[in-house]
Amino acid sequence: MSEPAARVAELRRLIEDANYRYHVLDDPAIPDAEYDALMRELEALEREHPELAAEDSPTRRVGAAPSSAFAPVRHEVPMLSLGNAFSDEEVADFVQRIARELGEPEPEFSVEPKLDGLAISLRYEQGLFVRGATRGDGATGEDVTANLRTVKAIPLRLRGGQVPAVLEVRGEVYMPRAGFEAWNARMRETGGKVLANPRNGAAGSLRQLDPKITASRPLAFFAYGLGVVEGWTLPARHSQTLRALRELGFPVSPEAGTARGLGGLLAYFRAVGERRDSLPYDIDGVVYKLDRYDQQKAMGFVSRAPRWAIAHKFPAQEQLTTVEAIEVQVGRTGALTPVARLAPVQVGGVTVTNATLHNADQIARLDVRVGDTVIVRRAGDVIPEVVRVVEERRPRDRRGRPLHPPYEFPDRCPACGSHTEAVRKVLRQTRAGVEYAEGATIVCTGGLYCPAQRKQALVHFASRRAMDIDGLGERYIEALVDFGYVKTVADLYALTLDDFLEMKRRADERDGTVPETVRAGKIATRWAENLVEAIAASKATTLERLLFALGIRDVGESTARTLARWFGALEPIMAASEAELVEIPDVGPVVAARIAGFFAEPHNREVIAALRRAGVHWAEGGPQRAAEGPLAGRTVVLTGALSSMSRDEAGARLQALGAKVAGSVSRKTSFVVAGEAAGSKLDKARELGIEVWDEDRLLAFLNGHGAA
Ligand SMILES: NC(=O)c1ccc[n+]([C@@H]2O[C@H](COP(=O)([O-])OP(=O)(O)OC[C@H]3O[C@@H](n4cnc5c(N)ncnc54)[C@H](O)[C@@H]3O)[C@@H](O)[C@H]2O)c1
Ligand SMILES: [Zn+2]
Repeated sequence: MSEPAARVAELRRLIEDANYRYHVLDDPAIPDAEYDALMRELEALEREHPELAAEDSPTRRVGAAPSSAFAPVRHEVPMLSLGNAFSDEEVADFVQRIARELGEPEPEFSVEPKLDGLAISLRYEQGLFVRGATRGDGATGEDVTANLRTVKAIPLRLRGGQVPAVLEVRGEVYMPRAGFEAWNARMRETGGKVLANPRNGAAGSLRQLDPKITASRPLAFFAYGLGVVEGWTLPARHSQTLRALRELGFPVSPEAGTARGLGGLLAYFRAVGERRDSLPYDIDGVVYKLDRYDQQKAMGFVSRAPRWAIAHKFPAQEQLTTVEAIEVQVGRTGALTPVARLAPVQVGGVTVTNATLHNADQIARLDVRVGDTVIVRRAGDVIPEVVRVVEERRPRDRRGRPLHPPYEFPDRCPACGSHTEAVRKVLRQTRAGVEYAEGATIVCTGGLYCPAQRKQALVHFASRRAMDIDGLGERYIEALVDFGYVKTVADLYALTLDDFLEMKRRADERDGTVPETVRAGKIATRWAENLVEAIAASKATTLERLLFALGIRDVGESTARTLARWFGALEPIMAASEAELVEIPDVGPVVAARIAGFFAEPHNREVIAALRRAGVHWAEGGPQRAAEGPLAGRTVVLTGALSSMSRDEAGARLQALGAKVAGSVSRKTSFVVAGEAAGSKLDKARELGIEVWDEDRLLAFLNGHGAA
């Protein structure tokens, strides 16, 4: 085979393969930009070597053959592809060709966004939706009627007066970006399959055998054309058709309009391009269509696309690049986020050098390794992300083994070396137990020590309900940290009046507020004196305030109070095991793990010791474990349904007032709260002569004790 012939054969094979993955599996392995480049190369070779052209070349065909999983639908009016323009010059050629052939210097075009979804044809007979099909190979598509019925934007019955005998409406099913992001966020949490991009999401959702799956996906629809039309007066222009479609009840893109001549088209291209990132859906370009149907007819078709329309493409939102390193960043709250450092690449018109890998689960799912070739995606304001690894391009040694092992998430915080722990989001909490999200966030436990969490820790420590250090606002905390005056909360107690004045001067200088402070020199001194006093005063605190101030994840004021009472002193809390902590009412397994993890970290213990050395002190005593409150010592049973709150909620409120909530009625039961349809427990209570409260009485009691 000659060299061009070999390349043509190879390109056809690569493109066929990509077509199959894209159109049939809805799971492309290469980005569109890469596919488009292959296609362009093949087109050029076929042009230069006409002897290599072939009827069945992918350059002459549309999409891919329909899947046998669906009934075939013949398109009486074929569903074609569109020619592509990647530059202004190519658009100029397109306009010139039309102008020349029609003898009209400035032809008018319908201009529309090119939605990145899936083309479908909807057939209406006597105004009713009867069948919907995918494009397939253009001549035969797949019957996805049941799935399309679940897409709310698709009318099941046409609106308006004139009911056409037959009307085929064509358009794009797509997944709005917000729906796509929300779907993926949920999948990352629950361990489900993440969608690569909204276009695959739309195609994959529509080509499902179970319409319930389609119904669960956030799909939308825009109409942009017609197929078979019978018993309906076709307007003279495409733009009029779009208006008519809107009146018949179809959503039509609000970005659609008309433009005249090359200048008009390019102005539209730029205007939509500027808004691209803020549109609620992905578009990969705009489409220009000759507006007058008689002119469309005069221009006609080539094998796979009309000659009267063209797609003008925007810079691709997905590109290939390589991973140079995988790094982990620590956020202000201690969450570890893996980031891929990438060989710089243009994505959607912007140079991208980093992309998020979201979390440890996502890295494992993608199996991203250093050296890998990956697809990065950047759309809208969303941070660029790695959507898949092109495994065939993974660097390997001579024996075919990958050069790099699977990535291992660090078990130490990269910012401070403290140990890390996996935090799972609580999805639901019921009596039966806690339901956690599948995807875990890995966090640094060294909250008191970690430089990444320093500012957050100080802000919390100084806050009114914690150590209550008045006058130390967030701005000065930033400055104290940035200029190196403090590393941990304990360092606050070593700061002098002069330190504060100097820090303030530097902060004002940095923020450009110098003149004012020079004038207000006296006031600054007073502020610093007050601050030094407030810090000194905060040394005398209580155990519960201190516990809250430490900023242990998931330990709020009320848990801090519970801990302080239960143990009476700090030492036994620091020594308590998870098992001991779970014993405490209101401390669940999650919070117990957080507390034990926090005190297990030596870095945190060091800071606590430093606080003591600095003179921070609090009263300690013995444990107070007996319940307190108006219901202390009383046992309550809840039965039946309450209308104003759930039983769990009522139970929690009664517990907060000191009651013990039990599951069954016995002689030890103090009283029973009976809601609607209370059954055997109520009977038992009556039998034993135990006091019964109805919901009104419960509410009155809770109200009376400030607990409702
Ligand atoms: N990544 C891959 O492996 C891979 C494989 C095959 C195809 N592809 C992508 O698909 C494209 C080729 O597919 P194609 O033949 O469907 O061409 P196309 O997507 O470039 O253009 C035709 C399609 O545009 C859509 N469209 C959106 N808005 C429209 C509007 N207002 N008016 C008319 N049509 C509109 C319709 O679905 C129509 O079928 C390539 O550009 C490539 O990016 C990618
Ligand atoms: Zn850390």
